[in-house]
Amino acid sequence: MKNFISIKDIPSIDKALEVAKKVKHDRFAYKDLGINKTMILIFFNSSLRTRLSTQKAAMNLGMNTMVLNVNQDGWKLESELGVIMDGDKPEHLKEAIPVIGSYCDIIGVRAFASLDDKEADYQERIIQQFIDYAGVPVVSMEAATRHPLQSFADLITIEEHKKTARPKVVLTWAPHPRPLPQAVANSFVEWMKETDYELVVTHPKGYELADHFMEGVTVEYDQKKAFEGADFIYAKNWSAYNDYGQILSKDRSWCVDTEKMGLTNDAKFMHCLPVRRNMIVSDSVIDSKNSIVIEEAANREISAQAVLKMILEDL
Ligand SMILES: NCCC[C@H](NC(=O)CCC(=O)O)C(=O)O
Ligand SMILES: NC(=O)OP(=O)(O)O
Repeated sequence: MKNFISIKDIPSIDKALEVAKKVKHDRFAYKDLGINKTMILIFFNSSLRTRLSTQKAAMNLGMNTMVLNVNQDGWKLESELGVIMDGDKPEHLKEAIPVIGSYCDIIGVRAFASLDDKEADYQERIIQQFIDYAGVPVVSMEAATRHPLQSFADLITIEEHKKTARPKVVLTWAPHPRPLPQAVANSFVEWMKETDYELVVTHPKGYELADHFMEGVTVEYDQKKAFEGADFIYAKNWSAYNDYGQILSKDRSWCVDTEKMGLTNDAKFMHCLPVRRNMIVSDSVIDSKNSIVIEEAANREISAQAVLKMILEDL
């Protein structure tokens, strides 16, 4: 595997799950694979899980790791092409990326959507520049339109908890005070579509995700109806795609609560975290025995290690 930007980069879901299982069984069994190899993790945005789990995964494989928080530790980086650089950004990605690439064997990048330039976001202009100029494999640690390490961890978690071959998995929008990217939702849909699961997406009108992610996916605008018989409830806020980056609703009746969970088939509750309690999900649900958010986050180490292992094997 060369880069890891979306589900299209893995050989197959079955193969990825098989690698994840091996890694989880003994995460230190492949310590020789990364010896004298270095991974640099670049963050344009905040992170708790991605930063720690990816660094840990690289260390489990014997790699050295370095972290750069752009905007805090380093120069602000310009990503627009052809601009006159007379503003507050002293360095362009076109120099910064190959320089970073010269110091390492794998680059991880976190660069959220701007939410003001739909075209630039959906063309993945930042991560694409890393792919074009790095000269080494690039791993998305959440880019503008996808968060594949998260979706892979979500898949592992569902596989570990499912009680039937074809569980009903519901992705529900929930309210949030700030406009958030569509990346987690897009990516979750993209990965779930590749499984045999029954997938239903529920959100208020106006929150439709991009057509190319949603092709063939069932949308149910009635949240309670969507929850009926669900085995997994995956909550996430996202801002509007069509009315790009806008908050169209803060309707707290969409918060996942005990009453709605009562409509499900004793569903497990999932969220990628960080989560706003009593906006996205009630305390009673996230603190219940059906909440698997901590295991889900723990599986981020496994998904990252499986991905890095597959990349190292092809270096
Ligand atoms: N990495 C997982 C989620 C990251 C990001 N959430 C956030 O920015 C939440 C911030 C807040 O709650 O203010 C998102 O939705 O894409
Ligand atoms: N779920 C996730 O990616 O968390 P962080 O934003 O803390 O990395």
